[in-house]
Amino acid sequence: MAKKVQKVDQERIRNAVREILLAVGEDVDREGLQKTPDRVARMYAELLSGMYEDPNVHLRSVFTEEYDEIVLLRDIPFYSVCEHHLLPFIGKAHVAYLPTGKVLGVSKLARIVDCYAHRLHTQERLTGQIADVLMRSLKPQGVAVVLQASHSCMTIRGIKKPGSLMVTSALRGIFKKDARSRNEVLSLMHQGTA
Ligand SMILES: Nc1nc2c(ncn2[C@@H]2O[C@H](COP(=O)(O)OP(=O)(O)OP(=O)(O)O)[C@@H](O)[C@H]2O)c(=O)[nH]1
Ligand SMILES: [Zn+2]
Repeated sequence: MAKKVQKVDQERIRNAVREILLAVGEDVDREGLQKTPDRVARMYAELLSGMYEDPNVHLRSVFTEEYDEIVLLRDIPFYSVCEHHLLPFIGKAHVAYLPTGKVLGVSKLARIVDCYAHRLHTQERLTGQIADVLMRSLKPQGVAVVLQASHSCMTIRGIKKPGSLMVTSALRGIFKKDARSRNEVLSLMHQGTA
């Protein structure tokens, strides 16, 4: 059976945005706002595009490689959308694994980050999802994922703490069990960062 194609319902978002504009006392017909509901609908379709993307598509570029040391892609810029406030959290991801005879095309690590990040999220869940999909598909000796991000819901509103960074890690396999491997991967991740 063909997989049901789903996508963001832009018509619904347009209607909701019109309601928000009316609720804040705006004139929805003034020139600057006429296209705003449509812009916001397209924006959400873009920010949440990962909801309708299959991460497995990015896990097919696997090569046999007799390399059994850490592979790390560091400083991958990402944004996601906080599910509590619908505001972005923006930062960097560091993704590492210890292969067992198979390596993944390195760009795919960044594609996996984007695929999961472009959804409604908490940073903890996002971190874990990236680690788990790599463990499941590549079956490496271990995976380590660290995300550091600034949450707009904490910088421009609420507690208002610009400059604060949330740091989360997900360690799997050898990086969870073995302190030496863990220290090695974490120190590679932090090299060059302030
Ligand atoms: N753990 C975690 N918390 C998050 C994340 N994104 C946003 N939050 C927090 O979610 C919480 C929601 O708390 P609530 O008390 O329900 O909402 P609120 O009244 O808007 O809270 P304030 O942000 O403190 O004003 C806040 O503490 C946010 O900082 C995330 O990725 N992980
Ligand atoms: Zn938030």
